[in-house]
Amino acid sequence: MKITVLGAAGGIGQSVSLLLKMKLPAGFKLALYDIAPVTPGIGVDLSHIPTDVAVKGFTGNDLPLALEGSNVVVICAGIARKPGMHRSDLFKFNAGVIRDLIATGAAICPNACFCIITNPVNSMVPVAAEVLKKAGVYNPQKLFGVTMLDVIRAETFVAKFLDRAAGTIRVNVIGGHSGQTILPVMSQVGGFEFTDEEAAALVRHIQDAGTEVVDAKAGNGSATLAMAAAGYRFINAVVRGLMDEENVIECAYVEGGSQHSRFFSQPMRLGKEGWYKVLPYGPLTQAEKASLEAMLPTLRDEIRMGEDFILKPELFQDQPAEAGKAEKK
Ligand SMILES: NC(=O)C1=CN([C@@H]2O[C@H](COP(=O)(O)OP(=O)(O)OC[C@H]3O[C@@H](n4cnc5c(N)ncnc54)[C@H](O)[C@@H]3O)[C@@H](O)[C@H]2O)C=CC1
Ligand SMILES: O=C([O-])CC(=O)C(=O)O
Repeated sequence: MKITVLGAAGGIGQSVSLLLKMKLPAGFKLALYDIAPVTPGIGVDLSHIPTDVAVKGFTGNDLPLALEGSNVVVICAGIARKPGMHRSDLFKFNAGVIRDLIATGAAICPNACFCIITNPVNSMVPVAAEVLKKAGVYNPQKLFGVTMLDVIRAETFVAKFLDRAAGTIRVNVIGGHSGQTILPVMSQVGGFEFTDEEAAALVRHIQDAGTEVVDAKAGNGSATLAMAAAGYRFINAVVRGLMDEENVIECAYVEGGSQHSRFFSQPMRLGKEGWYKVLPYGPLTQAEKASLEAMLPTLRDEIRMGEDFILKPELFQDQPAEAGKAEKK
């Protein structure tokens, strides 16, 4: 099996590539691509680690070589937030990156699973879907927005709050990956009933965690290491599904027939052909229902923006590539 990482020279790209080189099963191939000329060197560097995963770095015009025969394409190429920015401020620049990378993916490895980490995820996945559709190769079961970082944050913060061992708590996070569209389903955390105040404080921390890292990194990027850990967990789940392992379940942002919006993050079963069954996330409390209703206009707008970028490109011609609004809570 072959995994390709696009944006492999970046903060997330290098860390997730290291995890993949260390942890993928023997016999796997790992291809790294980035416009940064250092990328072939990153491949050489990783190749000195004693695992039976063959790794090679590509740059420049070699994107098709990196994608050739790929089963899973992980995209973390694009720009990241600085303090004071909203994820949607990355839209125009990153939408162009996703459009071009997915167009090449559609031509070279149309049957691959495409996992999109690049922000704003809520809009980048619809961009990718429309490009794949235009190319006549869109398979919704193989296109994922990676919202796993919200899940691992939720699991970390809740375990700490409950004084449980890290890794013993599962939390589903539904909706999308920005501000109030991130909705951890606290009422379904097994073995504990949170008060409304406790749940609200934990949810706020999870929703604001990306901004917390952006501010702490003080203008030098956003979350990379926790994202790499989350990305590895998700890619590994996709791979285990493709290898026909049973009962592989994770949350991701997909076009899965949700009653709420065209794309929606929810738990799902992964299998030989990508995800094959979205799963219920349990009954919501009144407060959770209200949060879900409140997020939907934003989520739907962000989805529409992604669709429009491909279907109505004239709408975006006069916009600057990067603006500087404050992240909405
Ligand atoms: N889904 C999520 O939960 C998260 C998403 N992100 C997003 O992931 C993205 C990457 O973040 P970082 O790795 O921190 O950024 P970074 O700036 O460290 O790395 C981005 C890499 O993309 C490369 N790149 C840019 N255009 C490219 C193209 N056309 N083809 C190939 N490579 C290209 C750059 O050369 C750079 O090496 C950002 O958009 C960020 O907002 C970050 C954290 C969490
Ligand atoms: O906040 C950001 O810009 C990066 C991100 O998506 C996260 O850390 O959740």
